[in-house]
Amino acid sequence: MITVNQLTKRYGQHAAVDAVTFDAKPGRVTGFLGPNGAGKSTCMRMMCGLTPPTSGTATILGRSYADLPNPGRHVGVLLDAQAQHAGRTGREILTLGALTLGLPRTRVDELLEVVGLTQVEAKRRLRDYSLGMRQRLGIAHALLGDPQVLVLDEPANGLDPAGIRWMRSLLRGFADQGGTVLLSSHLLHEIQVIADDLVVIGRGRIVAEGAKDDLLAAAGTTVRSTDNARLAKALQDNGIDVTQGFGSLSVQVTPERVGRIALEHQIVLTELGSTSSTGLEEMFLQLTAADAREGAAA
Ligand SMILES: Nc1ncnc2c1ncn2[C@@H]1O[C@H](COP(=O)(O)OP(=O)(O)OP(=O)(O)O)[C@@H](O)[C@H]1O
Repeated sequence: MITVNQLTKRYGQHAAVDAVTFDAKPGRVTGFLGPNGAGKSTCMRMMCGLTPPTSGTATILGRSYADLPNPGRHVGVLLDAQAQHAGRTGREILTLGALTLGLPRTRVDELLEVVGLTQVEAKRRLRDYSLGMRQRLGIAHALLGDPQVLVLDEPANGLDPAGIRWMRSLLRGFADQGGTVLLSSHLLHEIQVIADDLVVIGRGRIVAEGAKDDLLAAAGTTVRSTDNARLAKALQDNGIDVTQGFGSLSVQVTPERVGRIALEHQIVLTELGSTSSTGLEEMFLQLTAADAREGAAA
């Protein structure tokens, strides 16, 4: 269990993380989403004792990270796959980690196997690893101490499709055995497939939080047509607020209502459905529209 309570980090006047409160629960994968610079990494760094909060608390298994005895035995952390010493081999990095945690060297071979790094690859220096291999090594490092909690910042970054599928089943298995997983990702489809719960932040503040299915179900209707501008006007003329997506419109009324208005105005629809079927991306763009650098209007 991870409990984040009113967690805040200010850099001068700028609140990178602003009173963030949420739980990541055992047995569940919690997806942590937000646009670039929203505060995800800062939040995760505070949870793991790497950045001191300005105020608020983050506890893991009921204690702050610093108060956990031998924290690597309880929490597996992957915040930056590049952060290891580039001149060490993968095997050396894992062996050092195992020794630090008081684990036998045999654990290293177990983990190499789990993350699919070969013995030959384990002998290469980190500087010669591809990004995907670094991520696999980082995940192996996080799993070394057989933790109950995983905190992973962009773990799928750089993984190929087979690697992403592998990671998905690894994290699902971890959660199904009662573990707590908090992972951030820009790969929204990935989060949609794997997460049970979502925490969405924009400009340091939580904009949505809860079970993924509930959030997606509440996300309204998405529609595409051959003339979105005319459809948007027709909807607005009927008192319906319209949010622009990428080539689509989102509204908080039923698909039937949208369909009837389109029919009335003889507008051809090319797509119509509840936003849950078009997915997390639309919900994400709507929720973070005010924070996105590019603006969500397209
Ligand atoms: N050490 C620092 N000093 C000043 N500002 C910082 C520092 N670290 C982070 N920030 C700022 O805090 C905000 C949040 O950054 P953070 O890295 O947590 O975002 P993020 O959601 O992880 O972004 P991304 O998805 O791009 O990785 C940004 O505006 C960033 O510039």
